[in-house]
Amino acid sequence: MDVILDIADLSVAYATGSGDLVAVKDVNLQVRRGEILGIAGESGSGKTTMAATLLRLLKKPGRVSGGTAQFFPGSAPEGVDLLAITGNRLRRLRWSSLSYLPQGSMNSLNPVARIERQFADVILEHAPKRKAELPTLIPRLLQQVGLDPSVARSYPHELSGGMRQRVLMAIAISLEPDLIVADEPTTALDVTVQRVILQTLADLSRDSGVTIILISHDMGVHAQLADRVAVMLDGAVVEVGEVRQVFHQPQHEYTRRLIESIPKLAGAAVGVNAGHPVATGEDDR
Ligand SMILES: Nc1ncnc2c1ncn2[C@@H]1O[C@H](COP(=O)(O)OP(=O)(O)OP(=O)(O)O)[C@@H](O)[C@H]1O
Repeated sequence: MDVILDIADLSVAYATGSGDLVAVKDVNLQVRRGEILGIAGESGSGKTTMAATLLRLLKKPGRVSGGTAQFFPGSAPEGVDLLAITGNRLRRLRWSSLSYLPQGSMNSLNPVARIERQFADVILEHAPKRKAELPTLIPRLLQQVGLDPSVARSYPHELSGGMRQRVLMAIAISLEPDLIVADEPTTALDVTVQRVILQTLADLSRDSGVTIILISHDMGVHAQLADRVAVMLDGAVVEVGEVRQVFHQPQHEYTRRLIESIPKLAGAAVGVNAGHPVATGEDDR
């Protein structure tokens, strides 16, 4: 099995007035190269804390209280511990090996900069040699996520939520990362737009082979997109498995409850199938 990220005994705590709150507890999780791994769990289960920790975006009073996250990108096949690297090594990994897809809310983009500027900022900071390529690279990236190249000249407020989410996807893939951590990438969008965005994410993963850690409280999102899913409860991973197996034979009572909470569309059964719409009941993979 080709593992791109090996999370071992990871614990993260927040210091509070009444002692430490352990938000991630002894997590052991292996992410396979090329897969979409869903991380499920209700609000407060520790999903965002784990994502922020892996991306090295964890803020005080949070701190890693134990564990490692060994990352094996193409540029460093011998592996690096994401939790231990600092400075230039960390900067070099950001975007070009490990990238982040946030929610498409207004504050994920700079409101006073045109979209092309936002691409240029990321690309030039991490791959300055690619400056000459920008005029062709930006339109190509926009087209890859289903946007017209003219979007490059827009400001974020001129775009719909779905278009902003596509822009964020294009920025996330701009330096051909090995791994993208997507934290609730469709939460702010209405259901129809969500589906189209998830399909675009599935297409990107299939076409480029990028590995995706997909964080969502919504089991319907995992049913549509994930290859495997890990379920978090109170900071611990209580179940992990192939998405179909988890949906059809959940091992944990909590997983069963999460599955039951998915709204059924027009009475149809939820179709569990990476890259295929929810509620089709079809299985054509
Ligand atoms: N800055 C903080 N200070 C103290 N406790 C925090 C802080 N941030 C998060 N927590 C706590 O850590 C636990 C995990 O929160 P986290 O946000 O990681 O969960 P989540 O599953 O991502 O939920 P959500 O989807 O609501 O963000 C919760 O108990 C939360 O209250």
